[in-house]
Amino acid sequence: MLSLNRGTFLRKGFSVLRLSLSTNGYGGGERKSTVAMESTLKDGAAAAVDVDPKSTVGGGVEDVYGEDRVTEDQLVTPWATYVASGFSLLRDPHFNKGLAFTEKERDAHYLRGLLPPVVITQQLQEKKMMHIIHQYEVPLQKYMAMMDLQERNERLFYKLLIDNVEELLPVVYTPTVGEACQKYGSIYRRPQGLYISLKEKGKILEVLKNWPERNIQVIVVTDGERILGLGDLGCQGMGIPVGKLALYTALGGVRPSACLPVTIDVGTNNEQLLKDEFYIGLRQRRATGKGYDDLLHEFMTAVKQNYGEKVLIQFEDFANHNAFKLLAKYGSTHLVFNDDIQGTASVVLAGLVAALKLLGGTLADQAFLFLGAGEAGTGIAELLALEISKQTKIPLEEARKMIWLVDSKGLIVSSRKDSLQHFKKPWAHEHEPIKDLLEAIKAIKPTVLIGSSGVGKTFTKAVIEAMASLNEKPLILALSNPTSQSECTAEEAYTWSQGRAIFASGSPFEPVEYNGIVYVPGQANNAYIFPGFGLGLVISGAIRVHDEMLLAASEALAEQVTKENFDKGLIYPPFSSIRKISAHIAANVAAKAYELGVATRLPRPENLVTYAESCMYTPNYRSYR
Ligand SMILES: NC(=O)C1=CN([C@@H]2O[C@H](COP(=O)(O)OP(=O)(O)OC[C@H]3O[C@@H](n4cnc5c(N)ncnc54)[C@H](OP(=O)(O)O)[C@@H]3O)[C@@H](O)[C@H]2O)C=CC1
Ligand SMILES: CC(=O)C(=O)O
Ligand SMILES: [Mg+2]
Repeated sequence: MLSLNRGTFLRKGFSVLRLSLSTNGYGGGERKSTVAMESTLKDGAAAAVDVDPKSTVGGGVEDVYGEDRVTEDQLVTPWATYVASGFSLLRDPHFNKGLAFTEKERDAHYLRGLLPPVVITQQLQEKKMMHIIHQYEVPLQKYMAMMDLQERNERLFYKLLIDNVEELLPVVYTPTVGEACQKYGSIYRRPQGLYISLKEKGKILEVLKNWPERNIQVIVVTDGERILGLGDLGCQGMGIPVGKLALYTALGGVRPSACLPVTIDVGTNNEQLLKDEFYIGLRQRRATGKGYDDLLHEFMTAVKQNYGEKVLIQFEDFANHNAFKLLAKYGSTHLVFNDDIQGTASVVLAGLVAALKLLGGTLADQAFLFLGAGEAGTGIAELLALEISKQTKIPLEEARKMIWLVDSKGLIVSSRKDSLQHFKKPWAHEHEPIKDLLEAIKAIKPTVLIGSSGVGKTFTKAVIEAMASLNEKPLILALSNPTSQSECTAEEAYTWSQGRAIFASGSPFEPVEYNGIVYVPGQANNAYIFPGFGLGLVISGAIRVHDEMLLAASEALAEQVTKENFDKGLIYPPFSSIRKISAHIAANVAAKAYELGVATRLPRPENLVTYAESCMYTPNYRSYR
């Protein structure tokens, strides 16, 4: 067994001479720590005291060098990293500072002559880069400029994103990332993330070892089958894990080197892409059944072998027939989180709880109707029912009866039960069949209407008017992404409800002026939750996700909505304070992980908010000796 730890830092900052060895294969180490984890799970926090107190956030139960013992008996890849200097330093996005290299650094690192004479600050670089971004009129050009920056100068990229989050979120995330995925092949310049295709079957562990970073804490993985509301984009879905992980760092402070974007390519059923000469993925129809399941299982096993027990695997934009299955299958063996089911549920519940300040009453006083009964719709419905059941002490089955869902075939009712997918069955209440959303609104009389259909323009004038005729303040959430798929626009929601709607959408809309009043729409997007949620798991060393942790995240987010926000009709705080919000979410999630006995980072930090903040990555340049 070779147990040289990853990264022996001889010098501070980038100037590192390190030999990092990644490991391979099962070993006694895994058995040992699994026992420790299981006892943690069974016996709660008290048993967790047995876990190595030196355990840190890096993954698994660690030795003094920070190596995860789960991986210690594996074969290793002799990754060697040398001190970067001169031209190679300028080409290394992790350490490049461009014109901000100081005179001393230019001397020490063989940069003389490779840069023009001027030395500028990171602030000036930021100003210049924003100026460049502003010159592009086409969002996709802005996206490409940001991606280029990420690959040229990582710290400047994150500085820009953090300092200008409200302006740049729609560029690196929804809606622009949707268009980027659609055109990913044509705009492709350099690879981002890790591609695991059917060609790598039997070799996934080796593929993981080709990734140069060893201390991975968060993986976002997609198979590209349901990219936002744009359908099957196959391998080109890579834009989503890349974008989500950029948010993990910018919004949640998880360091970039700890983030791994993965796309699993099992083919695509998108005929247009199959015919596209620039398509970057396997040119075949999607593998299903055993072929699909085996590849996913190999991936899940290899991730645990390579990175240990505590790496978070976030499933993103899988089609619902796989998403629910994967979450159920790996929920008890891995640290997994489905952003579309669980993250969305947590963010929407937070918005609903916050909205009660504007609507009055309790959650149980509301009637909820969803358009769309897939991952997002049923995920939200389930967490909402759980919260109502907790608040009112009524059984979960009773709480579910306050929630109604419409799918592509109409209202979900008991007479349809036999033909429904399993995740819809709990919502099949007694009612006569109704085909149409408008008719369903008239019958159910909802106070809250939630769009999670992935189909744009489905909240028509008649739908919004019906909601406005039933409610003084209709609460309308158009969650579908990107903007083209939004169930309605902010302008439509405000205009058709005569300015009475409380509105939020998955993708952002500009403020709307109606009858001389400016209405500011909120953004109901899981981006509020997953970065802080993931940070909470990382800082507590959590090994499993529980629904209680989703409720904890939701509660923390709802608490961050201020009177000033409510006065503007907002049910979410602005993204400009997202890092503070993420620290609170992380702290609440971590606290719940300790309470449930699934946290392994011991002892528990006393002040979890302060601790979360102290763990967050900051993008300011480091000084090099
Ligand atoms: N704002 C946010 O944070 C998030 C937004 N989303 C967005 O939500 C949308 C849906 O995602 P997801 O739930 O994962 O997708 P799914 O495919 O799992 O679910 C879509 C649901 O919408 C139903 N549907 C489709 N067309 C219609 C229609 N014309 N009328 C009524 N119902 C319809 C489908 O019905 P059937 O089952 O009969 O096919 C299905 O129940 C996407 O656009 C996604 O971008 C998702 C996650 C987070
Ligand atoms: C936001 C998100 O996760 C989605 O639209 O799929
Ligand atoms: Mg998603």
